[in-house]
Amino acid sequence: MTLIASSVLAADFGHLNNELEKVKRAGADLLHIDIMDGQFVPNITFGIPVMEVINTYSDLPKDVHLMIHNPENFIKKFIELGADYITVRPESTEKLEYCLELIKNNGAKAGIALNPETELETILPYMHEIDLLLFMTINPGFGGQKFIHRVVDKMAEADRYRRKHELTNLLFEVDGGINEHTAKICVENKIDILVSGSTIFESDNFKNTIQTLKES
Ligand SMILES: O=C(CO)[C@H](O)[C@H](O)COP(=O)(O)O
Repeated sequence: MTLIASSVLAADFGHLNNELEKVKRAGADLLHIDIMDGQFVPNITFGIPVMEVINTYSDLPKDVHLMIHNPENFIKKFIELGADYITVRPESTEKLEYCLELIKNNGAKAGIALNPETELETILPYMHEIDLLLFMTINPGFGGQKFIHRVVDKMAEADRYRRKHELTNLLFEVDGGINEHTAKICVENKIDILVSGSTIFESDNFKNTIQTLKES
């Protein structure tokens, strides 16, 4: 079954605890939490104090994408604050291997994110070490952008690799421009987790929207 990760970035921050409660009741499986530093990506989102609030108000599994330079400096802190998954970008650190070990040794699941332009080849040496591969289908920074279709070929290529090497526990996740049409394309290409921000949080009925995405 496809899992849905609600992207907190699209929530109404004036009523964050209420929004977190609503997505949980509506059937979201995880919270997707984007930490951006304004350097590594052209936006600043939020950091430790907001992560504390999210951890206080929601017991949904937390899937944290660190879009910051040198994520190794903050991995332990985000795990202490409830992160179940931590995803890092190969371009953000010279210590990728160390980051993955740090995540796993501190009890979380380790992910790598691929920008739309980043080739799968670049991370193949790590495929056996990770729990999650995140395909960005937008240029990261902002919600509400259009799904970049050419990433679909990369999903198919990664799925061939996953099957060939019997990486049965490795999950594939997609983030950016997910709606009922693009969700279907991703699920056909063996994506396990769909991240959705604006489609859920801008809808009138979170439950119906999440259900529709799950049934894609
Ligand atoms: O990583 C992200 C932005 O960089 C977000 O997770 C993305 O905003 C999801 O939002 P939407 O579903 O509106 O595209």
